[in-house]
Amino acid sequence: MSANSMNRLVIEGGSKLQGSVDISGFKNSAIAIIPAAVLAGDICVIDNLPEISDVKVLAGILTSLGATVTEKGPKTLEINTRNITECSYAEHEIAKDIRASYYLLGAGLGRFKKATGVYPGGCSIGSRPIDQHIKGFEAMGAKVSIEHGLVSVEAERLIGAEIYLDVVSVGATINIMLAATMAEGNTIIENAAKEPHIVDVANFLNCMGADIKGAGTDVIKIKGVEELKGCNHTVIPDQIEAGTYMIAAAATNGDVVINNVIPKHLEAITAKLKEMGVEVVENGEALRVTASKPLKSVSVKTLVYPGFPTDLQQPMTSLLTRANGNSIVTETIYDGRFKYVDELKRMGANIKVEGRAAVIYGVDRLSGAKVCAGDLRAGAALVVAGLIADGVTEIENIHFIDRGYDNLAEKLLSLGAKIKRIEE
Ligand SMILES: CC(=O)N[C@H]1[C@@H](OP(=O)(O)OP(=O)(O)OC[C@H]2O[C@@H](n3ccc(=O)[nH]c3=O)[C@H](O)[C@@H]2O)O[C@H](CO)[C@@H](O)[C@@H]1O
Ligand SMILES: C=C(OP(=O)(O)O)C(=O)O
Repeated sequence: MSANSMNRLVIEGGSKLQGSVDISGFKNSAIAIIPAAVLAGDICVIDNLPEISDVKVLAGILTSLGATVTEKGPKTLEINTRNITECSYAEHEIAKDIRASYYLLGAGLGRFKKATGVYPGGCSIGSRPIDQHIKGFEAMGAKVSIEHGLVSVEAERLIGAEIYLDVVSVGATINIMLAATMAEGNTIIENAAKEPHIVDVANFLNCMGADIKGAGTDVIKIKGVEELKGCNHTVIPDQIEAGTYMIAAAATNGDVVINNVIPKHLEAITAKLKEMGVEVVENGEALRVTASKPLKSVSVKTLVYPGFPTDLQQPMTSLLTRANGNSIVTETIYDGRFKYVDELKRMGANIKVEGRAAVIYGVDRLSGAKVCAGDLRAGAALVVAGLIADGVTEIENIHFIDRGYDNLAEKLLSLGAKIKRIEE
């Protein structure tokens, strides 16, 4: 996969999505589990990994640290971290392009009691401080310094602590959990994030021999252990990829069976789609999404899990351009996640952004245009808009989409979309 900003998706809108699609492994889980494998100092086999560039970047960083990363299949990696002797990835500029590189700080701190890396990047969706990660590491006795874009953490002794997070942070919860797994004594994370991937990462760590209880609730208790061992783990299905296909199905008046999902993780989006008049029927590990009636406008507020996920706010806004009447989307997690709205407006959307809220006035149609993805889910929003627009939409900067959507063009093509990927 290339980060060439000239690569683009070309979509001719107007096709109803029909058929079935298989959801891949969860990006946000996979990219925490790969760094977590450093803690094992052993062989881990991770299955159901999504084919996305974030996974490739992390596998590359682990390799350069001395791990042997072997492809055992298109979605399976065997990661041997026995030969890693230190967790320093300061020269890896590419680690700045993704968020999850910072999990190497927690994992390195746990196993080697030190780590150094570049300040994390990820989607440009507002301010994304790491003060809660630092607060957690420091409470366990680590010294943390941030200078010239490098973050260093080091502890003579890493000692379990009681940590109350000031904000519910997915990243801080996971990073503290990683470090605490091999700290002396007990750690308690209060006001912890409860997202599905927190549970997946905790299950992976427990499978390596960690002692973590309470993941998925807002109090996580970790009893430090002296060593961990390798294990096999299958990544859970991607809640956000599944939600994106649900939205795309609804937007195109489609009828799509979305396979390999955990319906419980999708309750917030299912409820919102039903409120809009979309039929969503659960059948074991599949959801059938059928839209045959005019869509009603709704209010959506992004919240921490189990609320409506911020990562679906952008594609949801594209869907709401088709609803009858005025919808309101309130973004409570990030302070800059409406930048993509200008691109939707270029396609004929009528949206007014006021601070953390956007009012979406439903329009009869969108028109295809040349647009540019500014981040991962902005890209997804433009894809949804392109699917329903009259004429041709050309989306540039699709390396952002490649960060988190496994074979998006192929999957949409198999559902009847007129989409092609152009590589230059
Ligand atoms: C790789 C990954 O898993 N990314 C996800 C993760 O991002 P990420 O882990 O970065 O998001 P957080 O849950 O940490 O951030 C939530 C909020 O807390 C704030 N905050 C966070 C940490 C901190 O130390 N201080 C602080 O103030 C952030 O600015 C943000 O406003 O969860 C987000 C919220 O579900 C998702 O949008 C991202 O897709
Ligand atoms: C914000 C996201 O990702 P990241 O935290 O990896 O930038 C996302 O997946 O929508």
